[in-house]
Parts: sequence; structure tokens; C-alpha cells
Amino acid sequence: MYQIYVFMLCCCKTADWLMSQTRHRPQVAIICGSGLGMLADTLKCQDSFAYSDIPGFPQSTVQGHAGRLVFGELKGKTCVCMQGRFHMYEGHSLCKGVYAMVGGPNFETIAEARLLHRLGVDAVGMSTAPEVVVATHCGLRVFGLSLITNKVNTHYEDSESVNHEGVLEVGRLRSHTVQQLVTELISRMEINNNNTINTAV
Ligand SMILES: O=P(O)(O)O[C@@H]1C[C@H](O)[C@@H](CO)O1
Ligand SMILES: Nc1nc2[nH]cnc2c(=O)[nH]1
Repeated sequence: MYQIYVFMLCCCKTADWLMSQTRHRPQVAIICGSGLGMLADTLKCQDSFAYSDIPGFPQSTVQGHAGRLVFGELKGKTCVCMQGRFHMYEGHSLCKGVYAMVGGPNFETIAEARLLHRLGVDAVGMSTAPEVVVATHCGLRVFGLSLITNKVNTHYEDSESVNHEGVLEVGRLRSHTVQQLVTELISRMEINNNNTINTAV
């Protein structure tokens, strides 16, 4: 969990700083929304950091959100609590990389592509989402990796069309890189006694 959380921060500087400031390595991360901030105060052996003191960390602007990251123990589990979360209405954008799945087998029409774009979609595919849903339902932890093979056409005047042969061709061209990436990822996985997998960052 800690590694995923660190990954979400998208910033090695932030992660390095936090790891140097606390000996806690949380198994559980809790985002305390409005009304739940006091949960963090119940953590034992606390290390607490104001968002404003954490390098590269966004600031909390909502009234009643303390804007503090609190590490500590709850019922014997090492936790980190965010006292204050971030919202789109504060000017934060959605997480990068929104993937949408469409049923296929046809590629998007231009109207569909424009709609998806307006909805904030960054990448479109015909798979992955149901696989993730089922895997999650089975209690598996999931890492999704999609090779972006083509640009989705959003202009009627664009003559370039997407086709399966083109997708397969880019797949062939990039297969070595993708294989290296997956191999490296697997080689860095550590399987703990409780069967959770941590990926070294
Ligand atoms: O690996 P998948 O099957 O998701 O790859 C894409 C989606 C369609 O099956 C096909 C479109 O060309 O490639
Ligand atoms: N939906 C969709 N799936 C794809 N798979 C590969 N390319 C595409 C695409 O352009 N759209």
C-alpha cells in the first residue's frame, strides 16, 4: 500500500522526504473527508506533517480540512491519514490517464471520440476495464498496462483512419519495449508472507 500511495504522489522528492521524516511504512492509507479528520488524532506513535511543509505536496483549501498527513498506528496496523483531501472544485484536475473501454469491435466514430474527449478520457480501448473489475472482485491486486497504438480521430477532415492492422503493427514494433518493461516489473516484485505484492520504486 505504501508503494502505491507513494506512486500516487507522483513525486519522488515528496516520497523521499516523507520516508526520511518518519520510520512508519504504512500498510493502510485513509483519506479523511469532511467529518472524519479526527480519526487521524487517534493514531498512536504519531508523526504528523502539515501539507505546507511537505515538498511538492498540494495544499488543502477546504474549511475544516486540517491539511495534515498523519502517520501512526491504529489497532496494530501502520496507517497514514490524510486530514484533508483534494477536489476538482479547488482547481485540481482528475488523475492523469483516464482509460475508457468501449464495446468494439468497431473503432469510435468521430462523434463518439469527441464525447469521450469531453468526458475527460485520455485513452480508449476495448478491454482491460472488465478484466480489472473481475480481478478486483476476486480480491486480486491489479496493475494495468496499455500500449497506446494510435491517435483517435476527432476531426471529420482527417483522412487517417484507425484499423486493426495498424494496431497490430505498432504492437509488433513496441513488443520488445513492453516485454522489457513487464519483465523488469516482475523482477522487482517482492511477495510478502501475507501474499501482498510490493513493487520497489
Ligand atoms: O488487446 P486488445 O484486444 O484490447 O487490443 C485492441 C482492442 C481490439 O481487440 C483491437 C483493435 O484493433 O486491438
Ligand atoms: N476503442 C479503441 N480501441 C483501440 N484499441 C487500439 N486502438 C484503439 C482505438 O483507437 N479505440
